[in-house]
Amino acid sequence: MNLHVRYEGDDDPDKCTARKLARFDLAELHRSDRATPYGVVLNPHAEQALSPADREVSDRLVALDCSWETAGEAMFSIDGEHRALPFLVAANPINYGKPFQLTTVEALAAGLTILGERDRAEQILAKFTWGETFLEMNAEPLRRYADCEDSSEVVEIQQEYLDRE
Ligand SMILES: C[S@@+](CC[C@H](N)C(=O)[O-])C[C@H]1O[C@@H](n2cnc3c(N)ncnc32)[C@H](O)[C@@H]1O
Repeated sequence: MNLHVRYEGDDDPDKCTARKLARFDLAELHRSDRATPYGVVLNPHAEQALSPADREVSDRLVALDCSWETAGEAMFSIDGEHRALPFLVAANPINYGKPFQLTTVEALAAGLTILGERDRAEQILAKFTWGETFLEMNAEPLRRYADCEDSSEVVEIQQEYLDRE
């Protein structure tokens, strides 16, 4: 999967995980919706959950890097096939332990893992001190989601984790 980020630039640039990925040529940043290529868009408001079946949809994985304060539904106006990530917890220091609220690099790494590209997920997370912790904390759900056929199976497994919360 090619990694793309619609970069809004309204968050602290020093802590921005997308900017760091771009510095290492691990993702491409785009400064407008029009400039952002069509692909599978990681959108926490999307109705459909990401699943391994999305490998057939596009070879581009797109995230929107903006502040969580501005990340309302209307902000996700990028053209593409929008998908939500299933239950996973953040390992970054700002939202540590919180479900669903992932940084851009965590979201892209989760997407890559679910889509069968675990090595690439490890490669992008390796740039962050807490990167490996994300994979450790979510090892079981990520493995199970990556084994699913489609989005309805992913949602079924996610429910088990939500019931435990
Ligand atoms: C709101 S931005 C915050 C980025 C933060 N400033 C950083 O430096 O990483 C995180 C992005 O990751 C993706 N993302 C995070 N959690 C997600 C989820 N539960 N489902 C789908 N996408 C998610 C979305 O594209 C979202 O806009």
